[in-house]
Amino acid sequence: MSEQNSRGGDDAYEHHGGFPVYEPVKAGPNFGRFVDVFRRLQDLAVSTHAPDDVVDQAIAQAEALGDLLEPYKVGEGKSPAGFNVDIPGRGSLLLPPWTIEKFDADGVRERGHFRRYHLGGNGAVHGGTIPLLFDDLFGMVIHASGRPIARTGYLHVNYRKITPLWDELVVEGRVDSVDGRKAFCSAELRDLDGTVLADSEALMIELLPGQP
Ligand SMILES: CCCCCCCCCCCCCCCC(=O)SCCNC(=O)CCNC(=O)[C@H](O)C(C)(C)COP(=O)(O)OP(=O)(O)OC[C@H]1O[C@@H](n2cnc3c(N)ncnc32)[C@H](O)[C@@H]1OP(=O)(O)O
Repeated sequence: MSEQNSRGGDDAYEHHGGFPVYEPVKAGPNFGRFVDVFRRLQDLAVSTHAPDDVVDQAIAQAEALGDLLEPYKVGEGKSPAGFNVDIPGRGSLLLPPWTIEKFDADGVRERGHFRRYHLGGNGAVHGGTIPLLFDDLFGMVIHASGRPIARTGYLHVNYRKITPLWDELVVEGRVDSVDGRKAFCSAELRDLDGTVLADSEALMIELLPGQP
């Protein structure tokens, strides 16, 4: 099917700027557990104070695990990490473990929580993690709106309240207006009482053919 872009082109290459056309990478049945166990290790790596001999054993076991996985390294777009919408955080350890609830032209909503790995100071989520959540959401908002691939021009975040670890939260965003290549987007992060913890505005700029 041809894809119409905002410049009136219907060329699938233009729709993707300078990006290759990625295909979904199907994960095996164990991949969700694989991601979960690494999330647990991320939490433990930043929340333990083990005796040095235990640290030494952990290093040996982690190196053995690295040796097991190393032969299976693949290039960008070839791993199921980041491409599986059924797995929290799309199966990417970079992303917080949030699940997509709504994905359509009106916007995208995700639900999830932050973990110990995402700790900033005094029990609150790290202030750098929240723009990550919004930035990824805006990428999905563009995808869901059917617009050509875009990169973030700017991302503004207002931190309204302390964002807690572990509590279930909801983030929702949408395209508010479009001006040529520019899509102006907004989103809010809320707790389950509806209190806004942070909100964000971003400019997502459609890539020209060949732009990386
Ligand atoms: C298969 C299953 C999939 C599942 C579903 C997956 C969905 C998939 C999710 C992906 C989720 C990841 C999403 C991450 C998204 C990033 O985080 S991208 C990484 C961060 N962003 C970047 O690295 C961008 C770096 N910047 C650039 O590359 C270039 O600046 C850009 C964006 C290509 C634009 O450059 P350019 O083409 O030269 O454009 P330029 O003429 O400068 O600007 C165009 C217009 O925008 C305006 N503009 C540009 N910058 C700004 C600014 N900062 N402020 C205001 N106006 C600006 C200009 O004034 C101009 O306006 P007009 O004159 O047209 O009115």
